[in-house]
Amino acid sequence: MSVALLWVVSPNSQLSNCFGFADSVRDGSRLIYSSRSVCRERSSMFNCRPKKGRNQKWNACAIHVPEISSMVASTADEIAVSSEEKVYNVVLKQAALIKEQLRSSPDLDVNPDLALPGNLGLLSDAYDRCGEVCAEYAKTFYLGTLLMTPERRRAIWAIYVWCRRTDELVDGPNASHITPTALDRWESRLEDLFRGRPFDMLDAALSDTVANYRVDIQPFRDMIEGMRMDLRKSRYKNFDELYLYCYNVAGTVGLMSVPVMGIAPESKASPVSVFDAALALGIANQLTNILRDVGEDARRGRVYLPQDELAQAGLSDDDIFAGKVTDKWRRFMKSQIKRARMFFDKAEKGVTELNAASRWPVYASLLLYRQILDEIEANDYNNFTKRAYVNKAKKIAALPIAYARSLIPRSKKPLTKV
Ligand SMILES: CC(C)=CCC/C(C)=C/CC/C(C)=C/CC/C(C)=C/COP(=O)(O)OP(=O)(O)O
Repeated sequence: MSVALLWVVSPNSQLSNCFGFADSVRDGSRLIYSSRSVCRERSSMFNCRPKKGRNQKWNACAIHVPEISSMVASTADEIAVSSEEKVYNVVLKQAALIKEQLRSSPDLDVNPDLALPGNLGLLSDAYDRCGEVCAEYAKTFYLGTLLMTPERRRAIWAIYVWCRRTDELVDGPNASHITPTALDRWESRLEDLFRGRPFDMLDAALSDTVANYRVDIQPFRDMIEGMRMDLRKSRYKNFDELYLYCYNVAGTVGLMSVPVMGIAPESKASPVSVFDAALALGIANQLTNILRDVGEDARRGRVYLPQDELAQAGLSDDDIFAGKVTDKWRRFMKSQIKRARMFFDKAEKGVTELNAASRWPVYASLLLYRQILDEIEANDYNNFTKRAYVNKAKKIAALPIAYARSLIPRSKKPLTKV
């Protein structure tokens, strides 16, 4: 667990002060959300029961954290905060960088001074190579990036390639040899490239990108932390733990991408809410990935489903290894799919706040990935032996829909200001 991700707060402190949750406060071991919509949304995403306030209907609700005893930190008056809050702090930091940039140079989102003329040829080759890798592994997304400005497009490729390489460390052909030390080395390479000392040409492309855009290093570190999590654990006690994993391996991609994709100059939404939507897309994608791959993961001895929710549904790892679709399983899957869809819905609201040219690839990937959930339903929830996939015809059909939606002006009701 990276140190930077472990924050502790005094149990009675107002979270609105330390985390910027305009509408949430902590009371002892419970999170209290005082906003009606936030309360409803978060309580179902986090699968916890809202409790009515003493006097008002929805004015205050308590989110009960059953594993609170495991969250108690070293001293009696301090408790570790939930994953959602830890992640939210990264969102706040990244949003603050963007706000600062908007204040200092509202019309300029790239710093052109940093390109060194002598290195331009090499850099351009490095970016081209990133483009080739992106085209090979993420065709649809690559096509979408072609709509972006050349600077943004190549920066997105550089980020994509770094994420892919990071993922390959634990999922690629050499994964069985990977050790925590190798991940530590990968992290020090990351620190170096952020300091302008790239190790190879692909790192050089990212080094240039992070010099040009206000991309914070923390999501990159957190992604490496996600790989460490994969090395050390194969079970997730509850959604709080799973949420942190999903943030590390996928939500981080959303946070890294927004500074490059850019927020529309006419957007009225706060940068925090746009980053929050980007985070939601990463989480939604990863939850979908997990639900699609239940059987495949089980064959590798892994269960990425919250253990407490499985138990509440009367299920256990044994049922997953047995791979039988029962009514209990269907009910359980329905609730998991519902939660994933809520994250997609939240993400969708943020897409229209992005720069116009960045919307289409994001919409396309959102629609395509969300359809995997429909396919799991169409397979009668058999994600043990059937891989849910979106066929070519549906993929092609999604592209113009995504394109049309990306042209629709922002909704009159902007994302919540935080
Ligand atoms: C919504 C707003 C405001 C911005 C968008 C911000 C972005 C680009 C978010 C995207 C996040 C993202 C792409 C996360 C990766 C998630 C994921 C599970 C990828 C799966 O990758 P693979 O493992 O290669 O997938 P397959 O197994 O399906 O091939």
